[in-house]
Amino acid sequence: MIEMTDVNVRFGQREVLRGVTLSLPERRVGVIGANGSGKSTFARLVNGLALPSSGDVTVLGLDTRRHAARIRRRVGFLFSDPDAQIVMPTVAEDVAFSLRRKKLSREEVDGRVRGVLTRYGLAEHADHPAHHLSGGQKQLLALCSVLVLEPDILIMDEPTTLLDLRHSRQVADLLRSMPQQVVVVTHDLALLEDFDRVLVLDEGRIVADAEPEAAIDHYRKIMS
Ligand SMILES: Nc1ncnc2c1ncn2[C@@H]1O[C@H](COP(=O)(O)OP(=O)(O)OP(=O)(O)O)[C@@H](O)[C@H]1O
Repeated sequence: MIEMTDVNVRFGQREVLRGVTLSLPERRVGVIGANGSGKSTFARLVNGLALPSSGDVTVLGLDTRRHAARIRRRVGFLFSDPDAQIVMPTVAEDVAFSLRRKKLSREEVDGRVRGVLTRYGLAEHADHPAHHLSGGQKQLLALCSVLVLEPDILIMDEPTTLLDLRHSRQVADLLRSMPQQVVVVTHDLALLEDFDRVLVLDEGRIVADAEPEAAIDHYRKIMS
């Protein structure tokens, strides 16, 4: 469960989020809005990467101001720029790096890494340099590195921007089948069509909060 109470976020003089109050118990939540409307900031609030200037954010019963480290262990975050997430030379090493704090044997780490790379079609690249992957493959690698940790909540910031149709569908299928709660920031409106709830941000305010069709209609109106 994600809860925000009267949340404002300011960067200097600029109010980036204003008066956000909501509870998000739904499993699949989409966040849409114009460029600069505050979507990424909203996503970053959920795992304590951004903190409210005023108001409170509670995730899994923990206040993000006081428990950011505990929350980050349970809330996976997929950044929009996969290069920002690649830290090790090879694909397999990069995924294994995510597991460094788990007390797992070498065999367990190898098994988990192999499993997730196979599931997302990267097994044949396991020993290749991560920076040689295509943009879309890097996005899948970043996803593998987050999912291998089996987070309770997954936050994704524009997860399909670099993906071709087949891989976009693969991500959509994953979001449908995974048991965890997911919050997805996206401009890919098709991805959200069977989501449980969609929030529309406009200049830092939530201006629509509804099922996908109604929320997307509202978004189209404010963008026209
Ligand atoms: N750390 C920061 N310092 C200063 N300003 C920031 C910071 N992070 C975000 N902003 C500003 O806050 C506003 C909202 O940014 P945010 O990235 O949340 O928007 P967004 O809706 O995700 O945009 P996009 O669709 O373009 O990715 C932007 O004007 C941005 O410049």
